[in-house]
Order: sequence, then structure tokens, then C-alpha cells
Amino acid sequence: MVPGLSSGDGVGANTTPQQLARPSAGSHKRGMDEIAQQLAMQVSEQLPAVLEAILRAGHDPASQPLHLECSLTTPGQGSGLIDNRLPVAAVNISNAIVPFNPSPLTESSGATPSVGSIGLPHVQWQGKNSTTPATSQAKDPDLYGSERPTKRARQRYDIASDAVPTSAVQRNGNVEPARKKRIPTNPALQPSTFDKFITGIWDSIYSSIRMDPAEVIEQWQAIESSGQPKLLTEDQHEVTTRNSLGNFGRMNILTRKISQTGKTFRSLEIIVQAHWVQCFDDRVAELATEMPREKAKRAAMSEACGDFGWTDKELRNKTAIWRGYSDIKDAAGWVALVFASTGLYRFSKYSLTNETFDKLRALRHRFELAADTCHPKWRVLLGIIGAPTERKYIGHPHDWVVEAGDEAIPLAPTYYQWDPNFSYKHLDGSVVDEEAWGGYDPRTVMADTDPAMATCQSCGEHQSDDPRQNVCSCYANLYGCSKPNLVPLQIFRTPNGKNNGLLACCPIEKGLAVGEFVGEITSGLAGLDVMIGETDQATYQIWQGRQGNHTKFVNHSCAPNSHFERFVWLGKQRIVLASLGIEAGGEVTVDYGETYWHNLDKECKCGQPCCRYKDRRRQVDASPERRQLLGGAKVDGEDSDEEGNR
Ligand SMILES: C[S@@+](CC[C@H](N)C(=O)[O-])C[C@H]1O[C@@H](n2cnc3c(N)ncnc32)[C@H](O)[C@@H]1O
Repeated sequence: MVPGLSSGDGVGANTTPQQLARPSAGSHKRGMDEIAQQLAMQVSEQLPAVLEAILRAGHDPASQPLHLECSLTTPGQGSGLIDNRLPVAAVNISNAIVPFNPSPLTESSGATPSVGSIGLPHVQWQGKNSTTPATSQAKDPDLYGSERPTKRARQRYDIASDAVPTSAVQRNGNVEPARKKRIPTNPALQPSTFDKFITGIWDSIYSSIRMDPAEVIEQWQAIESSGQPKLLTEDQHEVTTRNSLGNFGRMNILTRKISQTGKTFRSLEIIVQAHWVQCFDDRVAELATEMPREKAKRAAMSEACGDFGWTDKELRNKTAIWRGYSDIKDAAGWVALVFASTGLYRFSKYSLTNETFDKLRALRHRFELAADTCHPKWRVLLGIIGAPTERKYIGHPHDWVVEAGDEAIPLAPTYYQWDPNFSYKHLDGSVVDEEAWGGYDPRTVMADTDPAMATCQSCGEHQSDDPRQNVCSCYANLYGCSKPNLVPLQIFRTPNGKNNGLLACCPIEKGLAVGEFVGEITSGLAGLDVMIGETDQATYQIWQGRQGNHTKFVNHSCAPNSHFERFVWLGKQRIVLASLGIEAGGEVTVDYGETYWHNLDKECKCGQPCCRYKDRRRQVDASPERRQLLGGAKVDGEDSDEEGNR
């Protein structure tokens, strides 16, 4: 996004010969891809005969769609919450074989090409044990010289990554990078129906759709009482932000609200249908006290057919579908049904296996946390069947920490062992420390520019906070939109002693923003984790100790799946955490850089084969310079583990 920002590689000044001898992340990916390709070819060769046999056996694809999948799986690393699955091929019985796309290998598969923040002289982590203030580090060119990626390292990245080659094109008189179409050489990876189903739930939870039945009812009450659709009157929110609405603006609101109404009613419909199955089973149990069970089933069916006005066959077909809803509800809770909405219709009941139920069960509390905090009123819908409507989780989605399969726990106590008074305020944007900077914002790069006339340094387009004026689409989920949506991310408890980390609920495409590094803009802090920013005018620190956003929780990996980039929005420098291709269920990681680790008396627990800082105790013991830096302090990985950002 920002031209000129370079990235580093695991093969750097600190890489040992032993590390080089191990299979690299890139070679692992290529190996997996080759196996996947061979498997896909074998599957496609044998498939016609298999399908023919199935059809000859009398299978009717119209009434019973068949979906076959082949994938390679390895146990997950890092988050511990996902399997690393490399889908090979999938086929629907009526379709031609659909080869999968090769995904960029991800951090969680342990095979992401190592792309660090090294070589970013103005975007550096400064470890809390640093003895040098930020300003002197940022201005010392020697600190970065040795970290620049070698030619070999960059080549390896280009080959192993899913990088799209760019070339310069002229648009609106500006030279811009253009994306070239990449011709796939491997079978294309496609998410399974189940993966799509889960992603659909996350998307819907993190969307701006409001699940508020009262809003729906109030519209119809207005039509009934006055004949005037309330939907066409001005909305309070839009009135305050846009002053007045024309016909088009009103129509936008009408359409949005009708879409929300549709979703809300579909959710109500599914809740009632899943609950009906439970009531049916209860009725059968009741009748079975007086007659044989099979007879009781038939009697309950006849009773229901009379009430529905359906034939026995019609009701049986519906019941099979509704039982699928009920099973999903039993595994993943009502939340999965409510937010899956139309996704359920596409999700075949044949996709439900023991494995998918286990996965659904593991996601239940995570779905509930996200839904309770993003849609405080969603549980009101459950009132339609008399189920409890009280929220379990309140506050900001990132006030909670998810644990594999368990209920989420509050964030603050996870830091009490280091700070009994810990609290964290969630910020939308950074706040400038007045004591440090007075009225000046040190991120200013275009002091003389009228913010209303700002031009993007990356794409050359006009930038504005008013979505109607904004043309710049760089990091569109962060800037220039009326109300940025929350990125589907959760704080999670790492299983290997890194305290908390950041978990991606959905895949985050390469190049998309994970978030802006937001906190207190200050200076002169030492002994704390800070991000260092630098413009031509000033060097500043961003501290996230007590306030900030989710980027505080990103852990380091020597093979990261995101990196920091500088970006200028409305004349102010921002530091954006951008995805390098993050898999759903994977931990978001970044390379903190050599400077950070140099000043940190810990061992890296990223678990990557290319890890540069894992045998630090040995390295530290061997380094007289390091001994001096630590003042003779005991270097004790787990025991002396003190959390950063204090
Ligand atoms: C910016 S915080 C990251 C979030 C932190 N884990 C938390 O719970 O708040 C940086 C601290 O996380 C821990 N950490 C991050 N990545 C690590 C890694 N690869 N190995 C060991 N510790 C790590 C270290 O304690 C580090 O000082």
C-alpha cells in the first residue's frame, strides 16, 4: 500500500546454520501444494467412474445433492483452535469437478513465508526493557542497516507468497500500482460448505445489520395507524450526520431497514421451526406413555398435519430440515441459527458430521460473545419461544477473552498478576498526550494542507471523513466510511504462555487492514512497550498500556501473517496493521523486529520452524553485551515472564 516500505525475512543476520538446514516455510508450502495437486489429479481421474456407479445405484441428485471433498489436514499451531486443512478438490454431483485454489500458506500452518517489519525505520516496536529512549533509536541508522532483507530472502518471499505482481499505471494523472491477473498453476483452494457457513455467521454478526424486532414492529404499526410508512421518514441518526435527506437518502434507509426486517423475520422463522422439533419430540414422548413409540410418532405427525394443513410427506420433509436446525442449535446455540439466517438454506444437512458438530460446539461461546456485544438486542428474538432473553456478555467485544470451547472470561483479570488495577479503555482513534505535546499532533505530515482538500499519498485520490466526498479507497474499512464496522477479531487465551493474542474469526485477505495501531500519542517513555512513529518534524511514541484497540494484543511471530505499514490519512501519519493473508481461526501475528527482541529478556514462543529467538537463554548467556544490558538479572523465560504494555 505504501510504496517503498520493505519487508524482512526469517533468513536474516540472526539466522543460524541449523535453521537454514531445516525445511523452510516456503518449501513446506510447495511440498504440500505438490501433494495437493497430485491428489486433485487422481481424484478427477477416478471421479467419473465413482459418480457413474452412484447414479447407476439409483441415487437422485435432484432430491439429494451430493458433495464430495478431499483435503489434507495437520494439527493447528499457534491459536490451537483450528486444524490446518489444505483442501484439494470438491465436487457437487451435478457439477463438473471444482478444483481448489492454492491458498497462501498461513501462519497457523507453520508455512507462511516470513515477512517481517524489518527495514521499516519508522515503524518499530520498542521493548519494555529497552534502556534507550525512542528518539535515539529511531534516529540511529545502524539499528536498521543489518536488518534489511537479503536478496535471497526477498526472492524466497516472492516465490512462496501469493504476491500479486504490480506495475505502474496512469490513472487521473497519477502513477499507481496496478494488479496483474495471476494465472493459477495449482488446483484452486475453495472453502468447504461448512467453512462458508461459519464465515457467513461471523460476517452477519459483525455486519451493521440491527437485530431489533421492536424496530420492525414499529414500522408496521405506523402504516396501520396512519397509512404512512415510517420507514420513509427521516432517521434520527442520518438527520444529525447529514443535516437533511433527499429522496435517495430516504430510499437508502428504507431499503436498509427492509433488508434488516427480512433478516430478522427469517431468524424468527428458523427459531420457531427448530423449537417446533423439540415440542414434537415432547409430544411423542407424552403419547408414548399410552401407546407404542412408532404409533405415538404417527399420531403426533397426524395432529401436526391437521394444524399445518400439510400432507404427511410435506411435513416429513420439513421436519427433516428443521431437525437439522435443531441439531445446529444444540451444538452451537441459538446464536448460530439467528445469525446464519439465509446461510442455512445453502448449508446442506448432509454437511453435518460428528466433526462439524464438534467444531460448532467449540464456536458456541465465541459466537455468543460477539453477538451479545455487537447486537445487544439479538436475544430478544428468543422471546418468541419463551426462551431467556438476557445477555450473557456486556461491554465491548474486546473486554473479553475467549478460550477454546469454554465461556469467555473478562479481559482485566488476565493482567492482574502484573497489575492488580489493570483496566483498558477502547479507543476508536489515538489521543494526543497534551502534557507531552501541548496542542500539537506530532503525526502531522501536511500541516499547511486544508484537511478538506487532502489527497492520498498512496493512491492520489481525494480523502474525506464524509463518505460522500471521499474517493480514496486505501484501507476502506478504516477510513472514509460513515461508520467503520468492527473487524471480526477476538482476543483469545494463548495455549503456550504468551498470555492473550488476537484471533481472526474470518479470513482476512492480504492487503486488508486488521486495524490502526491506536493508543496514546506521547514521548519520552522508557521501559514500556511502545510503537515508534516518525515524521520529518517529530518522533513520537504510541503507548497502549491503558487505552487503545485490539492491535495491542497482536503477538510476535518469526513467520507473521500481518505487518505494520505507514499511511497518511487527512494529513496525519497512521500506522496500520495490514494482513499478509490471514486464515479463519488463525492467530494474527506480526514480526516485532530485531530491536524489540534485542531489548527483551524472553524466549520467542511463536513455534515457527524459522524462529529467530527461541534459544535465547543460550544466546543471551553467551553474549557479554547482553549480560551487561540486563545488569546481571536472571534471564528466566516462563518464570520471569512480565507482560509488556504496562
Ligand atoms: C504487545 S504484547 C502482545 C499481547 C500480549 N500477549 C498480551 O497478553 O497482552 C507483547 C508481549 O506479548 C508477549 N509475546 C508476544 N509475542 C510473543 C512470542 N512470540 N513469544 C513470547 N512472548 C510473546 C511478550 O510478553 C511481549 O512482551
